[in-house]
Amino acid sequence: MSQPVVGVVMGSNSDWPVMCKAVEMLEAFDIPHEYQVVSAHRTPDLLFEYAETAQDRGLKTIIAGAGGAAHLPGMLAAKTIVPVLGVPAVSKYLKGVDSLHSIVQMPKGIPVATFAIGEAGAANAALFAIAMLANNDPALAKKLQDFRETQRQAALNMKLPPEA
Ligand SMILES: Nc1c(C(=O)O)ncn1[C@@H]1O[C@H](COP(=O)(O)O)[C@@H](O)[C@H]1O
Repeated sequence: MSQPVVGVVMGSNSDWPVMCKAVEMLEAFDIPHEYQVVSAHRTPDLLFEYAETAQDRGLKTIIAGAGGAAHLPGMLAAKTIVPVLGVPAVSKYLKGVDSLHSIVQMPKGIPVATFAIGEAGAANAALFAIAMLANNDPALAKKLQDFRETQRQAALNMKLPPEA
C-alpha cells in the first residue's frame, strides 16, 4: 500500500474490537492507512514523536481511540495541526461515557472532532476521514456516494419483523 494518509491509533490493544471498525472501513475504501498502539499515559514519548512527525509523513487525519481517562486524542491534537478524530472506546465500568467526556471537552483552541462511543463511532470516524479526502478526489467521492446508495437501498429493503 502507498504512503499512509490516515493514521489510526489506540491506547491499548484492548481497544482493537472497537477500532478495527475504523480500519475495516478504510480498507473497504482502499485508503492508505497505518495503525498502532500509542498511549499518552504508557508511551508519552512515542505519542509526541507520532504527533510531531504526522504532517511530514503525509498524514491528513489521525483517528485516535481510547477508553477511560482518554487523553490520547487531545494530547495528539495538542502536538499537531493534523485533524484528530476522537473515538471513545467502551470502558469496563463506565461503558465509555467516561471516554466520551474525556475526549469531547477540549479547551477552546485545540479541537478534537468527537464521535459516538464504540463501533459506530469508529466506523463513522473513518467515513468522516474519507469524506474529507473525497473533497479533493472525485473518484473517492463517487465511491462514497455509492456506499450511501447501497446503504439507502438496504434500509428500504428492510423487512419487519426482522428475520432471525
Ligand atoms: N485512555 C488510554 C490511554 C491514553 O489516553 O493515552 N492509554 C491507554 N488508555 C486506555 O486504557 C484502557 C485500558 O487499557 P488496558 O486494557 O491495556 O488496561 C484502554 O481503553 C486504553 O485506550
